[in-house]
Amino acid sequence: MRSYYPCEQVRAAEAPLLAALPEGTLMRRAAFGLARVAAAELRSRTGAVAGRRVTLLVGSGDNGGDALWAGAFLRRRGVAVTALLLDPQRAHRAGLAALRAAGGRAVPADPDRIGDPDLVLDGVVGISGRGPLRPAAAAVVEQITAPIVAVDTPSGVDPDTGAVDGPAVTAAVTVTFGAYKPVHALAPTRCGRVELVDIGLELPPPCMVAAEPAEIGAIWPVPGADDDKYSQGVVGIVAGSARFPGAGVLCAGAAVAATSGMVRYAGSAAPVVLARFPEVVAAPSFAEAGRVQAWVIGPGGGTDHQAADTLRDVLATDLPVLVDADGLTLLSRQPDLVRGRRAPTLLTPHAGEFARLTGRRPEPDRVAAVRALAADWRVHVLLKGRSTLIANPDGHVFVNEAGGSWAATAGAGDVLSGMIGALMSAGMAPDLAAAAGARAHSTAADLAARGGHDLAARGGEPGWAAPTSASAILDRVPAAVRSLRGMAES
Ligand SMILES: NC(=O)C1=CN([C@@H]2O[C@H](COP(=O)(O)OP(=O)(O)OC[C@H]3O[C@@H](n4cnc5c(N)ncnc54)[C@H](O)[C@@H]3O)[C@@H](O)[C@H]2O)[C@H](O)CC1
Ligand SMILES: [K+]
Repeated sequence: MRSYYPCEQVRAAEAPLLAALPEGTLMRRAAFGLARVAAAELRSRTGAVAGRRVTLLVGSGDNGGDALWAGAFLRRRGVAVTALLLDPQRAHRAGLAALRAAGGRAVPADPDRIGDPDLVLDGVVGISGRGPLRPAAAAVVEQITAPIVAVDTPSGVDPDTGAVDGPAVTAAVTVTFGAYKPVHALAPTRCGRVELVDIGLELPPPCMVAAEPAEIGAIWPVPGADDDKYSQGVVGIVAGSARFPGAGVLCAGAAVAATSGMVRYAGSAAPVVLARFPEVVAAPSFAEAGRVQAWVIGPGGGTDHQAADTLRDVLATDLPVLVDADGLTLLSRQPDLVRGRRAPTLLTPHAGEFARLTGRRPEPDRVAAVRALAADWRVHVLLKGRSTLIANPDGHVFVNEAGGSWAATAGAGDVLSGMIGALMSAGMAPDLAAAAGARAHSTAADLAARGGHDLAARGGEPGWAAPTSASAILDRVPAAVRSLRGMAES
């Protein structure tokens, strides 16, 4: 599991070390790791380190200090280093002295003095940064064409929420120190590749965790010697209708693809679902469906009285229930249907459905927003997005950074719900099932976009991708599960 910590927890963890260690030790530890990553970037991008040019953007705090010390370490490897000081009077004194002693240059920041660097280190602000870049820093950053290595966090991006509301750095790499911060999972397009430098922090339980793909692969339910079609979990799907059968096909099909358990479908789209997936056991209504271990309700189900009555009947069971799409719209009108429900309940809203449930959109602090809904309604909540967040009623948050936006296509949510419902019926807790399903879903979307080339299997070299569809994602679910299980085995 990769753990993420809010800035104030990182600062609190730094404090005893700062007090115990000689002045500047922690910063030099961080800067040495930063210089090592920067040198590796130079080598991989330009074929050499010595003789290359690096420009430092230096703010007024310790983030700038990290950059200055890293500049001094790079100087010792023959790199030409120029520091642009955004606030010369307040630049980190010891770092500036170290850079100059190593033969580096330091000048007041000016867009005309960026030079032609091979790499830029963004040491404008780190965990004390709030809001967008200020004008002087923004004027310089917008002129930079070289790849940027962000020091700790990309400046101008909120380190705790990943929110961007003005000029901000877009980094190719972010080198963070001591602990991952939420921004590293919530703003992946701003952070680029994230590298962690250990500086010896002792940390409390994290605010958010990301399950590694191999961990998801290791817990994915597969049939054992004593299993039969019932013992692996039976999931019931209430989705789609005779008029709009598509969501029923995608949701039931995804449940079929995700595990070996049995899938029951209940609804008027039964003939169309069966035509596509004959292994589904279909009934024309919820009342006529057989026994299941978990229900999925909502995708394409409509919001009329009959749909509302079925939602009430499903939630009146003592089974785990996943409510998605139209089911969430109905729930926003009758929250009491889940409040106080004792059986596990998982809601899977996108930002708009979240606003319908709570009366406000989840931005800018999506982690706090999803945690609050889960705690207030005593449910599990999966908030969809490039970085999908999953909160349980006790405040634990999983994050799944999709690595791309290929799943942003009509019907992909129906596929996700079917996958998660199958995992819930196999006995997984709703938040773990949601985290596992979200990871497999984003893996399937990436495979579908790349025509089946598995990046992980091919060592991650870039393969070109193209827009894809929910049906194509559904078709890649088995390959995605194989990829995750393969990582667990390797
Ligand atoms: N303490 C240590 O030994 C280590 C610290 N690490 C690094 O320190 C930074 C955090 O440094 P801090 O001095 O607290 O603040 P910043 O450098 O992040 O910010 C400086 C200063 O910038 C101003 N500011 C705030 N927002 C903006 C903005 N949007 N634009 C411009 N300027 C802004 C504000 O006045 C801040 O005080 C941490 O990130 C690490 O890089 C090492 O990691 C470990 C050792
Ligand atoms: K920074």
